[in-house]
Amino acid sequence: MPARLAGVGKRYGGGGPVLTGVDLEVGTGEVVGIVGRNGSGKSTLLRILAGLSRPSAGTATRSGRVGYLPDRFPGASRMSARAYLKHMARISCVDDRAAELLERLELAGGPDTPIGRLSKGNAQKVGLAQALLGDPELLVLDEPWSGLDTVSHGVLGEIIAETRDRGASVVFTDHRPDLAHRQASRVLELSGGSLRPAHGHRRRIRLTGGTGDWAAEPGVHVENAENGHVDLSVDADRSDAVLLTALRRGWSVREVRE
Ligand SMILES: Nc1ncnc2c1ncn2[C@@H]1O[C@H](COP(=O)(O)OP(=O)(O)OP(=O)(O)O)[C@@H](O)[C@H]1O
Repeated sequence: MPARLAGVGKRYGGGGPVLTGVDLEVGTGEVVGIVGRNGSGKSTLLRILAGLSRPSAGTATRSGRVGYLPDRFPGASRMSARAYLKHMARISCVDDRAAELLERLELAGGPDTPIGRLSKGNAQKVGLAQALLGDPELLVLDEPWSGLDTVSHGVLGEIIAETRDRGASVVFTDHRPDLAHRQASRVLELSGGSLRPAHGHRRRIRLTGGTGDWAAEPGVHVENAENGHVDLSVDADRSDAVLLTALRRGWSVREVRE
């Protein structure tokens, strides 16, 4: 098991708890996405998972090499991307694959530009290259898509898939559930200090004029039912089946919204 959190709690100084009793097992070859609102504790959770911060309660264990991309990659360095990655490879005793990674991520300005002069997105690419050095068994990425352009989004998706395919595990955060569901094999939501499975993409369906109870229908939540119409919130991958059932039961479809 590449990483495991058991009953993890965290508070900073005299503040209230940020995490309370978080359990998480990251299996081999798994891609876990963690979503949650600003300040919900995602970065805190990832720092504990990567071994950079100690939990106030519970245990965090991991095996093998860990690659970590922080939420704000330090961008003020006068070192060039090439020199920084060479240095990181040397102190981590791994092959220097900086040139190959930066070429793949298309670092604008080239590998000899001081990191402090790179844009946010390009500095993020240097941080990502640093996390990938040494082919880690566990890749921990804090909001890796933030600041990346659409081409780089695609490259990052490929890198995550390749990491999974070589049997390593990935845990990332993002605040967009749709993106997380596209990229991850499992998506969890951090809310109120603990993790729970996150719902997938949902559609709103408004029906009118039929009969029958929707409450027992799998993947369907009745949001509103009055004046002869019902508003359903439906798992996107169930919406065609629900529409078919509705028509068979004599309902008319008034609206389908993303
Ligand atoms: N080093 C720290 N010292 C004190 N409080 C901290 C520290 N780091 C985070 N916090 C607090 O812990 C809470 C969770 O912060 P965290 O950065 O983990 O959330 P997040 O979900 O990653 O937020 P965002 O989506 O905005 O990046 C916040 O209230 C934050 O102010």
